[in-house]
Amino acid sequence: MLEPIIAPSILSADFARLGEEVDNVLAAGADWVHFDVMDNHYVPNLTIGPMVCEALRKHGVTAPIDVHLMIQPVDRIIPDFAEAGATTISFHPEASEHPHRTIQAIRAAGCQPGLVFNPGTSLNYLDWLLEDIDLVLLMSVNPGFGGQKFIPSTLDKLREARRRIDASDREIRLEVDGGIKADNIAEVAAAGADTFVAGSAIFGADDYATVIKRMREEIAGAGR
Ligand SMILES: O=C(CO)[C@H](O)[C@H](O)COP(=O)(O)O
Ligand SMILES: [Fe+2]
Repeated sequence: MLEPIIAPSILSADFARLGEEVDNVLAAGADWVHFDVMDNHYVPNLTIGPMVCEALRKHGVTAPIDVHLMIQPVDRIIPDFAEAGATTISFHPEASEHPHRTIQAIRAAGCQPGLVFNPGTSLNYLDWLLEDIDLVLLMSVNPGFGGQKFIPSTLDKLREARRRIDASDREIRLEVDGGIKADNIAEVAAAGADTFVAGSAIFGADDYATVIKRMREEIAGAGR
């Protein structure tokens, strides 16, 4: 099992103070910055694009930026995110006409490709794509908004994704996104996740370091 990664979703940060918020959450012990891109087309919300990613890099952020694309079409924005400093770029396979081509485009741009699965999307896309990606991201809420409740069927899906990843000899992260809190992160870790996105649970807290520390303790105690 890979070392756990905590990736706060900046969707719940104070956008008016974004650079400072990202600095604070990284100083509080976060590993990655989870960057939610929404287009008011694939999902019913509109957020941020490559210019904001570039602004964070210019501000001095050196931590990995984990770009979660909730957009359709996918391909034409990939070079822009790569140039803006994205580290991983994950997309929803049903939003792409040719998921294999999209994965190749992400890799060619110098980023690590990931596939994202909505609660209602089958893992069958992994049948022929797992060996080409670095990240499997399971949504534990329907995409579009922060602050939603964790959908419990994700636990079985995580176990299935873990089984598939373990059958591969490549290093592939298993990330979970949506409704993750200190109170449920242990069962999510026990089901096989190694990378944990949390937005409202971290940015909604008074003290980011205390929540992140508690999350790490819960993961460590989960008997992974
Ligand atoms: O992709 C997302 C929503 O589509 C966000 O990453 C996710 O919702 C995180 O927020 P929270 O932890 O508050 O659920
Ligand atoms: Fe996300």
